Amino acid sequence: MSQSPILITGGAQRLGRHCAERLLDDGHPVIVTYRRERDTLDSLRERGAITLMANFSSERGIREFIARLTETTGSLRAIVHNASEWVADPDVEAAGETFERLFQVHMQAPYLINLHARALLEACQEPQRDIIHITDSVVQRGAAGQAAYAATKAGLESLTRSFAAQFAPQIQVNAVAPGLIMSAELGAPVDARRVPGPGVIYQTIRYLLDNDFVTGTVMPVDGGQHLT
Ligand SMILES: NC(=O)C1=CN([C@@H]2O[C@H](COP(=O)(O)OP(=O)(O)OC[C@H]3O[C@@H](n4cnc5c(N)ncnc54)[C@H](OP(=O)(O)O)[C@@H]3O)[C@@H](O)[C@H]2O)C=CC1
Ligand SMILES: Nc1nc2c(c(=O)[nH]1)N=C([C@H](O)[C@@H](O)CO)CN2
Repeated sequence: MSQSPILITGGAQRLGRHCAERLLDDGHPVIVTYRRERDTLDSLRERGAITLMANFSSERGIREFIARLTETTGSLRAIVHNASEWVADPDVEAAGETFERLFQVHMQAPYLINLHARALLEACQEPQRDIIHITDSVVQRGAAGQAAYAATKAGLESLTRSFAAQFAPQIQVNAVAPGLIMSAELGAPVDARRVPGPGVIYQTIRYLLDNDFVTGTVMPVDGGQHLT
């Protein structure tokens, strides 16, 4: 039986790229989305990954991606909603536009893609189908100065529970809530002992993809940071 692909949004760099590479290592067909062309995409393509351009900053962009996706595949094994923008709250004049942009990528895109791609997941002939939302452990405590980011990630966490109830039993829907995993590319150096790297996120995604009795959960992968 041929395998259905796993879609990872924002898969051209960092956590998304790492997970795409590991899924390819594990023999899964992979589709990744990107906004701008770069060399890392060529290496994924050389391994057989399908790359689809997608800009989730507007509903039109999300719908254009959904059209490209449905032209590309007739089924999906899983969707990993990884695409995200991490930005501090700007000055009050720019706050509305920032909130809207983060709402689009963290909530509107997963919402519309899940609704439209439900049929692709249900067309998968494999025994299990999954949606995985990548949220953030900061949702539990809020984030001074990053209220728009934390709030829209909280919305994604809520969508996890709603879609888990709505799509059961054919499709499992779970969230992974990372703590500090990789420092921002231009960020200050951090203590390497407390920044584990993307492997811990792939381990969690692997667990969810391999377990047919887990849905509606939010799994913190943060070394206990959510307890502080
Ligand atoms: N890094 C960390 O320590 C932590 C990460 N997380 C979460 O884990 C996930 C991966 O993190 P990380 O790898 O650092 O993420 P990045 O900041 O590297 O962003 C991932 C991708 O999201 C894509 N993206 C951003 N905005 C849009 C948009 N409007 N439309 C389409 N694509 C978009 C980008 O695509 P492109 O580059 O092609 O423009 C980018 O490659 C994210 O959801 C993040 O919030 C949570 C906590 C900690
Ligand atoms: N889309 C992103 N989200 C997040 C990032 C990132 O780099 N991109 N990074 C974090 C870290 O925890 C941050 O606090 C230090 O890099 C959170 N979310």
